[in-house]
Amino acid sequence: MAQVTDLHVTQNIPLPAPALLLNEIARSPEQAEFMAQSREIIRNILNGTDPRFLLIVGPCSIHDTKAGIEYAQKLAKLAEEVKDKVYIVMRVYFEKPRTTVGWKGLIMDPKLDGSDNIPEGLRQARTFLRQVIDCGLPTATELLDPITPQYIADLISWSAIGARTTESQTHRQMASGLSMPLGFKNTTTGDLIAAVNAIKAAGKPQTFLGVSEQGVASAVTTSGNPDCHIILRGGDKGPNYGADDVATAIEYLTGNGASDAIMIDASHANCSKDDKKMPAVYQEIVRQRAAGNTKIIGAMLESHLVAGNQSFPQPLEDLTYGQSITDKCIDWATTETLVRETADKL
Ligand SMILES: O=C[C@H](O)[C@H](O)COP(=O)(O)O
Ligand SMILES: C=C(OP(=O)(O)O)C(=O)O
Repeated sequence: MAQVTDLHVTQNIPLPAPALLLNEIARSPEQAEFMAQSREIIRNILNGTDPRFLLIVGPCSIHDTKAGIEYAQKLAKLAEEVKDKVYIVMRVYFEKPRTTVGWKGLIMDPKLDGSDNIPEGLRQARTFLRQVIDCGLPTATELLDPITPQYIADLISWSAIGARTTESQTHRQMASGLSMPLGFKNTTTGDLIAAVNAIKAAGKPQTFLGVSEQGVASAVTTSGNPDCHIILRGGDKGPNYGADDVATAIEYLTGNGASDAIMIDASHANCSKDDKKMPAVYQEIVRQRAAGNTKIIGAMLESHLVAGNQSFPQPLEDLTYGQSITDKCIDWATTETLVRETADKL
């Protein structure tokens, strides 16, 4: 008989059922309470009842959990300092969408050597999230693989659907069932329409193919996620953080019946992926908000201990500690200055 299956599959390793991992690396009642509270605060910021500025800040990706925790400890202190004006949520990004190919994040390849030990990656991700929460910080991540949320979503305060997947029905369906507030990026071309359609689709009930906590393939039905908003991240045609772009976005969102709460990413195409340009972009976002545009509910910054990024792959022993192996980040000193400035201005 002709071979008609697995022509291109070279390996298929069963994963532990989500319930097993949730039991092995369990959330404590205190952690569950913290997650519920942090999500409620973010919902209130989105609907305008909490006047604080929501700042999603942290490394482009977590590749070294030791440096990640050092970062979290510093950020927790800063968050405490500005908590009356700015609600800080740490970027804890474990899944990287690639334009073509590249390292796909700690969950996919936790050993950074191409061995793609996903069960180990899921364990490290849960363990790390719990450590960040225990520092007193809410958590933010991009959810990319539709099975991943079953393993980590209970420890996530806010999540993003990235520019490359906002148009994907699979991701909109997944978002409709997620328990946390969530932002959809505009597409890499800069179009807002896909994000607006995504907010509408994710807000509706959906039925789709998923995996249960027991690891069983399932037909999942959701009630819709009402806490979705847009993230302006610039695109191929240029940045979209300026006052005119924001006004256009508000008009477009309201005209199309989507939430007009806007988060703006100071990284990615809004700063041409240049960490040296990121502070000025961020300061302009804060300037607009301080000038009275409360539709701008928050911003995103890619920040790490050390500025810039380093090429990867390279021998692990040659990696610079605390520096990104994906997109360029601003360094810790710049982060502190920008965050303190935000609290002063708002
Ligand atoms: O935020 C990270 C990157 O911008 C995203 O993963 C795409 O990266 P790439 O274009 O280097 O693949
Ligand atoms: C990949 C990211 O962003 P975007 O989807 O905007 O490229 C990210 O924030 O890590």
